[in-house]
Amino acid sequence: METADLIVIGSGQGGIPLASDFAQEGRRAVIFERDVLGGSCINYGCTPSKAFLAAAHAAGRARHADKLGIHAQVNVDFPAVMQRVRGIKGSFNQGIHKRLEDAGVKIVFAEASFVGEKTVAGGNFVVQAPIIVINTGTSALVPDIPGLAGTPYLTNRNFFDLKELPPRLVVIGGGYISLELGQGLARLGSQTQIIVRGDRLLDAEEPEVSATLAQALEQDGIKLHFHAEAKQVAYQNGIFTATLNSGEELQAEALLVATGRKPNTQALNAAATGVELDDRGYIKISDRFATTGDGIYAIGDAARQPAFTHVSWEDYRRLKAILAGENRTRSDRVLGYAVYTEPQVGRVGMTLEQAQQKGINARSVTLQMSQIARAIEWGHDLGFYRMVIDNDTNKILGATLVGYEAGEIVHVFLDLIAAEATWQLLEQSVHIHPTYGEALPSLARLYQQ
Ligand SMILES: Cc1cc2nc3c(=O)[nH]c(=O)nc-3n(C[C@H](O)[C@H](O)[C@H](O)COP(=O)(O)OP(=O)(O)OC[C@H]3O[C@@H](n4cnc5c(N)ncnc54)[C@H](O)[C@@H]3O)c2cc1C
Ligand SMILES: NC(=O)c1ccc[n+]([C@@H]2O[C@H](COP(=O)([O-])OP(=O)(O)OC[C@H]3O[C@@H](n4cnc5c(N)ncnc54)[C@H](O)[C@@H]3O)[C@@H](O)[C@H]2O)c1
Repeated sequence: METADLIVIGSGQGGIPLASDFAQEGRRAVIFERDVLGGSCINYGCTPSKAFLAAAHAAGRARHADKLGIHAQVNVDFPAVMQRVRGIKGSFNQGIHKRLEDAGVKIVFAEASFVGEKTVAGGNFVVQAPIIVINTGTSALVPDIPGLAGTPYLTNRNFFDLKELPPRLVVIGGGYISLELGQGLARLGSQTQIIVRGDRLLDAEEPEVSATLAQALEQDGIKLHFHAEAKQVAYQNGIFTATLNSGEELQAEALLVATGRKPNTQALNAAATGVELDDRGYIKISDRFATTGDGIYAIGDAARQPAFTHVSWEDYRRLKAILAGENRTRSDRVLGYAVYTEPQVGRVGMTLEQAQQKGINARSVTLQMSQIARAIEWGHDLGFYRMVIDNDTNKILGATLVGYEAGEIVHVFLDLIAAEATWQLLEQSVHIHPTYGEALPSLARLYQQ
């Protein structure tokens, strides 16, 4: 049996830099990957979806340019769009391979599982190490809908293999992947319908976010079916038929299932080494990423952290510091995230409801996009900027931005919150006219009214 200083299971967003750093420091690091290097983000998540959306939103903006007096005819070369997407993810993937090899990490392309104390096996390779880090991520959770299994439905895993634009698309789910990829294909020309279980999209966000996105998707010609569930799926002659609880039948050449994720922990044989899982199969961790197994840590999505690449990557930085003896935790970070629909959603910190639930004397102010000069001039007047403050301390607690490139602009709030700044600091700033950023001090000034 081989020995190492570090074993990483899964080449997710945190595991790769951790293994590289260990190897670069002259320690022996082994990484197991059962699929392709780089995990979901690079191969079937962020990278391909955002490269895909670059094309989709270019088409969408051209189609919506009518209101600017520009009447464009959009010709989508779908094979070229997808070839570019696959090219970008391929180059990122190769970059990771080179990074790990250059650092001297031993890469084992095999599914890993625990076979004993601090011992992991995958393929024919068995290795023991004092530190083991699980970074195995999640996979698409596919609901048990009668007729679905065995059909060529899409998930994020095979979506980016599409060669032809499906003339019609049905999407199941009303969350991130559904909205990003559903709006993307609609903007490229697929007639799109989305099946939403509840009464609104992105139901973890504030209702105004859901309503604004619903309006935007409808402007793209997407039909939204609320309070709807696919009770049955059939596939015949290249056509899917999804039968809803209402009895309505939706037909399309492509069916995208985007109904959430499940942790990749089944193959780990976690019980063999005392690593406990929660009721949904995620790995239980402490505030310092420690599992219940001695010397075994877990980071990223599989540890039920907020499922974002920057979280997994920041987990790596914090875990590395902890392993070096520093007193770090995972819970003291400011969490921001974005949804890359158009308009985008940029979120950071607490909503008003979340702050009030914590007993904070909080208040929020909202500025509509239609009141912002830049948004009117550019014709991106759908959305709003909202900020939450603590009335007792004046500190900024959170922000919700829905608008053009809101995922960029929200970083202003991310940094202000990290700096524990007050709304007065923002109010006193003089931002450049006419920008979207100019609206942020205006938003803060609403507290004076
Ligand atoms: C379509 C889509 C779009 C997304 N867009 C964004 C975005 O824009 N921004 C953002 O921040 N986040 C986005 N995410 C989320 C983001 O991809 C994840 O949060 C991020 O990849 C972190 O994952 P991770 O590091 O936990 O593991 P992952 O990246 O999921 O990697 C886990 C790896 O472990 C491997 N593995 C699993 N089990 C084993 C085993 N037993 N042995 C060996 N290897 C194993 C898997 O094959 C995989 O390669 C998106 C996700 C999806 C699906
Ligand atoms: N921009 C980003 O950062 C980005 C993009 C994509 C994904 N992600 C990450 O990946 C995670 C997973 O995304 P996702 O879209 O798969 O999950 P999600 O949790 O965002 O959405 C799942 C949706 O499916 C619905 N649903 C669940 N079961 C259903 C069923 N049987 N029938 C109909 N609807 C059903 C849920 O109500 C929900 O609307 C996200 O939570 C996010 O953390 C991030």
